[in-house]
Amino acid sequence: QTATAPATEPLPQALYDTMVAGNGRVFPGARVNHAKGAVYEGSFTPSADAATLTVAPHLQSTPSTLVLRFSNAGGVPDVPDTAPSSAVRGLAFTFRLPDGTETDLMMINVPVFVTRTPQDFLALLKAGQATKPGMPAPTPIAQFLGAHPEALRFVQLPKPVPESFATERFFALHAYRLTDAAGATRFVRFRVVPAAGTAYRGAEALAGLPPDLLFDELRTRVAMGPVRYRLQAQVAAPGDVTDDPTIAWPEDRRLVELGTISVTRAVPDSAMAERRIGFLPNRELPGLAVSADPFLGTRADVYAIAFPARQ
Ligand code: HEM
Repeated sequence: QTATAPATEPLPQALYDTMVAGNGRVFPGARVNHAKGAVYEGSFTPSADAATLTVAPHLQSTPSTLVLRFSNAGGVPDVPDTAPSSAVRGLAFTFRLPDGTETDLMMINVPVFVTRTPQDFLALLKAGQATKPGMPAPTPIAQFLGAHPEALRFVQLPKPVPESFATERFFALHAYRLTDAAGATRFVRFRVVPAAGTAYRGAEALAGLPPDLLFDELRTRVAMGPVRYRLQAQVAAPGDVTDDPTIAWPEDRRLVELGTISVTRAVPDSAMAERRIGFLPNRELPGLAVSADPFLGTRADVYAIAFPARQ
């Protein structure tokens, strides 16, 4: 690097700035991604099997309270729930034990991520922004997807609109390392499956549906009774990759039931509440550690930039 070359922006700042630029406009107070959301309260009751995998305190016998935020992808806070740009939906939640111990899980409704590394994700964002209508082929985005088959696979995965947030599954994608009482460690990937079963809407059934369909439906459903999900750990077999969220582990891997999530109450002033809360993918506890997946640290650094920027 010569003395006249511009200083390289650190990766987390570059990711945040590029996401802001991609939105085209700023919505004060809103998240730059997953901007449309709603906050709920609930509880988590661990299963007896959870403690066989880890000494992590929220996975022993004591129930935790949960603060959960359901969200749509994208930087537009009023994006219609049926818009393709909102299709990657999020579920993030904080476990809080009676003694104040906390950890978070952040999940999306797709079992893999779009790029292998945060650097590739930045390149994808930039390629998307550099692609303008009417450009001659191959466009920057087509070039990126041509060179990154894992990203093309993600783009082509069906992402149907669910019947309800209560009929959608969510995946934390990255591997975490659990340690049990004997000191043995295992890599797992966390997922949430709906007690009601999964159910989706056909593309032909979306026309004319109201823009807040899924958020309105969830509020009504929770008012009638708790919405439940099962939290599961998919346990890695020897040799499974633990640092690349574009590679799903085979579906025949052991799934351990960790317990039941009950979503019990919509937070009355969700807009105020969601501004004050934020989640992190790397909040370790005894018995719960991050893997070498490079996204975990980089994402935490991006969220540490994003949170104060929207206060
Ligand atoms: C380098 C890759 C990524 C970047 C740069 C990124 C960036 C962001 C940013 C800036 C926000 C808004 C945060 C805030 O204002 O509090 C956000 C929200 C979110 N992200 Fe990511 N993200 C990345 C990868 C992922 C992955 C892999 C997942 C899923 C495992 C994920 C799940 C979420 C969820 C669920 C939210 C909404 C959280 C909430 O409801 O408060 N992100 N992301």
